[in-house]
Amino acid sequence: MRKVVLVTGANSGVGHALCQRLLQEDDGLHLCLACRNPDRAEAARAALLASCPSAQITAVQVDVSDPRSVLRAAGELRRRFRRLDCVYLNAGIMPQPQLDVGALLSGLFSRRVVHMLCTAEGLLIQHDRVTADGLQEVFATNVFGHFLLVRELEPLLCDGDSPARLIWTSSRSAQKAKFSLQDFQHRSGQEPYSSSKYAMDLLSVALNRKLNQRGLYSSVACPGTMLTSMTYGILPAFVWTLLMPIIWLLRFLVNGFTLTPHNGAEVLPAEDARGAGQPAVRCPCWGHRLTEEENASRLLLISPQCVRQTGGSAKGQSLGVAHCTSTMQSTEPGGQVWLFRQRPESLDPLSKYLSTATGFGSTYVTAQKMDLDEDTAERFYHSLLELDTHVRATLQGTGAQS
Ligand SMILES: NC(=O)C1=CN([C@@H]2O[C@H](COP(=O)(O)OP(=O)(O)OC[C@H]3O[C@@H](n4cnc5c(N)ncnc54)[C@H](OP(=O)(O)O)[C@@H]3O)[C@@H](O)[C@H]2O)C=CC1
Ligand SMILES: CC(C)CCC[C@@H](C)[C@H]1CC[C@H]2C3=C(CC[C@]12C)[C@@]1(C)CCC(=O)C[C@@H]1CC3
Repeated sequence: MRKVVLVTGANSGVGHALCQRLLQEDDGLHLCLACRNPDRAEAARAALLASCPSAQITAVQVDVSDPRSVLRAAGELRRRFRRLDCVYLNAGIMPQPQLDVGALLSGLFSRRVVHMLCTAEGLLIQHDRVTADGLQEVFATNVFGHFLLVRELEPLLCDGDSPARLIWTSSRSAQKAKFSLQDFQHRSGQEPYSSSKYAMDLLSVALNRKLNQRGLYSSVACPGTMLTSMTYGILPAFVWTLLMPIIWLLRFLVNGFTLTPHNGAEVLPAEDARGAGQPAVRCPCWGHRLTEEENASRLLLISPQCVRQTGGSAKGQSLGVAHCTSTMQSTEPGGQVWLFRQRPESLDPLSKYLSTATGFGSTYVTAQKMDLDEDTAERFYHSLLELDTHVRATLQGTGAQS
């Protein structure tokens, strides 16, 4: 039987690149594109079919910011499919981003430059709005709509013969300090995007605790900074073009500039008959394969070449190697696809997996422990359940639930 993979936000950016890569890997998949705009979904379907005519590609209309639409789409999916093998929770927004140029310029000459350019910490605010259902739009789109979708699709995902997967497109911007359990929709702050991505990380951890025993596994992927309509909302395309030579140089310091959706999707595609195996460990700076000896000292995941580059300060503290953290683990670049290939049981539910670019632009995957605790994840999950009950009751009251 064909495997069925559902991707939200599949019509553009990293979602679309992911679909292309999945079909290159396995044209026997049934790919279902979950998009809010039917015309864009059809255009994406046509483009994917043009490059892979034998593929089976369908579309379902869903606006993940609108609970009614999510419930309707889930109902349609339950009628169409008996099982889903993998769901990519990828659709996302960053509305009206505003770049703090002053903070960028001063940050460029500070010790936190690498961290700043990887995470955008202190650089961006957004202007969120309230949806017709009284939800904060960023939270409703990036988190809650996907939470509802997963709950509605549980019968197709759990208790099958083989494990099913959820893969969240999170971000290096996910920030604990921007998230509050008391204000998980981020009504009062100006960084709803970072808050929503942190909420996503918490949710993935909680879902693993709840659903692993029923054969559903959740993982968090970070594609890195890519040029998509989201980043063109921060700076116009021509400015990105002008900045490109600087970014190419910066890539020797900052491993998060994956730049293209194709590179960003490195981490996303999942599972492989070949199984997980032991990943080859690569140097985070240069991407070269570490020797057995270097690999053996995992705690100091940095090669002598990098130690030389940074004058011997190999602990990842100095400017040049702040991206070489001890938690990093990597695999074959050009191994095409990663998360989808791993046996879900072999992944660490408390780590996120990052598409990472070397100074020379090749991509590979690294793992990073998430900055969270399971108790907070559990409490957040319960808050979401309460909101779920409230939203469904409201919809029933208005006669809108299907
Ligand atoms: N670009 C980057 O540097 C990074 C992006 N990400 C994440 O990657 C994901 C994809 O973003 P990216 O590819 O960059 O940007 P795009 O804007 O190209 O893609 C976003 C996708 O989400 C869809 N979408 C937005 N809102 C909704 C909604 N309410 N209902 C259904 N679909 C919706 C869009 O559909 P439509 O075409 O109809 O608008 C589009 O298909 C996001 O979750 C983003 O946070 C993470 C790290 C870095
Ligand atoms: C390269 C520099 C001289 C100029 C670029 C400055 C900023 C526009 C970028 C620096 C860090 C980037 C970043 C993102 C967007 C663009 C930057 C702010 C993201 C917020 C994009 C979406 C994400 O999910 C995370 C990214 C973190 C880094």
